Amino acid sequence: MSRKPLIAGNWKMNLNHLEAIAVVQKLAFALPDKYFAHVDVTVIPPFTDLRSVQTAVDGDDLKITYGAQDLSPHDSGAYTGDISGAFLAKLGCTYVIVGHSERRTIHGETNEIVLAKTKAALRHGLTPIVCIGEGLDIREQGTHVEYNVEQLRGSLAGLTAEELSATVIAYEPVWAIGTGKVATPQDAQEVCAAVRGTIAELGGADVAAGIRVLYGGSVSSKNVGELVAQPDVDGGLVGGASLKPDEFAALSAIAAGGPL
Ligand SMILES: O=C[C@H](O)COP(=O)(O)O
Repeated sequence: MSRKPLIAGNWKMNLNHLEAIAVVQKLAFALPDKYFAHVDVTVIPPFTDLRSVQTAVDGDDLKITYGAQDLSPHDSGAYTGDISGAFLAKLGCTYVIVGHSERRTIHGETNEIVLAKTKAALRHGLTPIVCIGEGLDIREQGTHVEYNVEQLRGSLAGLTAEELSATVIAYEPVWAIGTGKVATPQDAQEVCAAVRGTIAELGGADVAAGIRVLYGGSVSSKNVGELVAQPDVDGGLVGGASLKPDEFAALSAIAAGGPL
């Protein structure tokens, strides 16, 4: 089965809503519509930008989609500061990131919380981008494959085959995030293949063949070509490079297969 690559730009806590509009417009200008037959491109801004991004995308009928960086495991109620998946769906979000290593580390999110958020996303028709990844200590011990498989199993426990097929998985080695130290294509392939193998065990061969597995960690226009050329790497979760529209457009075009 051929899987269309997905390039997701996680802006993290960068760009206010006015800057967001400018970045989306520049990105759309730099990445003509014809590329979207070959790659899905999404931006994942802070919550406060989403309404402005929606207006920019709808107003100009852009092919870029957008999503959020987190959501509540609950649908509504007394959860001060949290954002419901229902609100994100109403704003036209396609994706929501769950379990990013910055949330697992800084906010203490466990696999159980990540699973609850994944279920919340699915309840509201959002595509969860479920993140896993090992720290440098695990990589140096050489137990990174087992570590990632366990994190994946914990983050997806009990999901049906149908639910699994509606998710995206992102492998992001923590030591490669924001450091400029990109994993080698072989490193990325090793874990992404193990992810697909685990999905096959959880949901069957067809689900595994269709699910998109992304690599994240210092992805740029210089390395994305080699990464997406790996058989089990279906795109990138991009941080820093997604803040520069020309660079993000260039790497998305490479993921689409090159200049059209
Ligand atoms: O979600 C994105 C990642 O954490 C990667 O960030 P980076 O591309 O700045 O290394």
